[in-house]
Amino acid sequence: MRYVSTRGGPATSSARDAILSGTAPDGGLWMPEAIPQLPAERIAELAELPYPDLAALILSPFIGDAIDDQRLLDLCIEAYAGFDDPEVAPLVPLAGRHWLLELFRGPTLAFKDFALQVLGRVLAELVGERPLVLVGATSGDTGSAAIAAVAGRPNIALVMLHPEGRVSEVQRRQMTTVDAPNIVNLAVRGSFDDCQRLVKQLFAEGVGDLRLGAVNSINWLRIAAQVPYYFAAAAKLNAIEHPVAFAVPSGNFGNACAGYVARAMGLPIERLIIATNSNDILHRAFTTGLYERGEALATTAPAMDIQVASNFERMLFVADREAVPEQMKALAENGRFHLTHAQRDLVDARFSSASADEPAIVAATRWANERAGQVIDPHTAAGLHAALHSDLPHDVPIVTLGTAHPAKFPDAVAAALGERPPMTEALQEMFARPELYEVVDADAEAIAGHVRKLAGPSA
Ligand SMILES: N[C@@H](CCOP(=O)(O)O)C(=O)O
Repeated sequence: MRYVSTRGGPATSSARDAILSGTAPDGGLWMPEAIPQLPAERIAELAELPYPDLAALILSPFIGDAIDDQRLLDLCIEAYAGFDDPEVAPLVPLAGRHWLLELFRGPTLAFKDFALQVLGRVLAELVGERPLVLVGATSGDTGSAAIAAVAGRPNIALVMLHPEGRVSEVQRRQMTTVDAPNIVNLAVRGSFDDCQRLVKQLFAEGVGDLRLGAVNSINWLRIAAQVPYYFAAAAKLNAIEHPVAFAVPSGNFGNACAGYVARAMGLPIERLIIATNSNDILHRAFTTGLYERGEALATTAPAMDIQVASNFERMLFVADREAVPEQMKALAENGRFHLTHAQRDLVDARFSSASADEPAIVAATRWANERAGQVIDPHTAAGLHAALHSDLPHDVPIVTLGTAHPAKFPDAVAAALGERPPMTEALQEMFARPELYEVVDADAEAIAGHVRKLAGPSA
């Protein structure tokens, strides 16, 4: 499997180099040259497979000969051993045609663990002698999941940027209370979009001779390792006979992109319903064809407080690759671009969208509690809002992706339900530990200084 850049540059990459690198040399994102197919009869059998086996089966063609299949299976078994449910991704009925896929059973209580627990192990496997410095941006959940995945790993270091004051207290502490010599947390005076821009700038300009790598869904393995749970849920609902839809809380569009890849691999997904919060750039783009950056608003679903959804570039590429370089240039220069006809056709064929403002998030949280006895977090509630307002025929089951545990957002849940969700034991212990982080300006040189410092005297 070779990887190509979304910006059309001539360089191609092996799976190994794509996984170990940040962006492609032309600033684009790596994409597999072709999406592998899974025949219908294999998909039907997946319902019987343990989750790690299913994950290894889906990941294998994307990883190619970088890691042999038996070793990949071992890594997946290890990666999901720490999840607190034997099913790893339990599928829970809500009411009527609505289902909840609980993707928050991993060590940091968010869906990011699915890919990052694998990515951390794969990076350790591939890194070799030359140290790798990972640089990441988080609006709340990726940060702790990446830290949990790489803390203490030899030859790998991580600098994680989060927007100061714009993640929940639990999310921040999950990052900043990890005391490991290879981890640095920086609270950036700015938004998540500033953090992500800085990360991409460092990848583009480099930091001396350092070997930089990505933990965000910029990294293709992050997308690939989120594909298996779509297969797991759809196989349980017998999607081969009755296609299902997924409602996907969306920020950086990585989760939705994984759903698209599952569909492209042959999974009968009727529709991917994209849910945004009030940061509705994707919903606007899907309904008007104009992708236009606005001001990032702070909401009760902070992980989705994103204006520039990195992985949307991958969708644009799939639909009309020639248009992408100009569109990305226009976005950088003017903050906007129009989708081409081919891109709009792809969006219309595969996706629908809805935006959940704060009252809608509260209403969906209450619906889940009153109708199904479930306590859900505000991101999941945004997804459920979109599911409940879908115009799909009534016999199409809709699976809402439960992207985070409610205990990560106790204030928002209490505001909706009048009661704080119980803290897990691990979170309680975390509150007793000191926090380690520095506050920095949204300035690439300042961040590069921290990257050099972490990398050590030879950097
Ligand atoms: N919502 C994310 C933002 C980063 O997304 P990623 O999937 O590209 O890592 C977060 O919680 O940090």
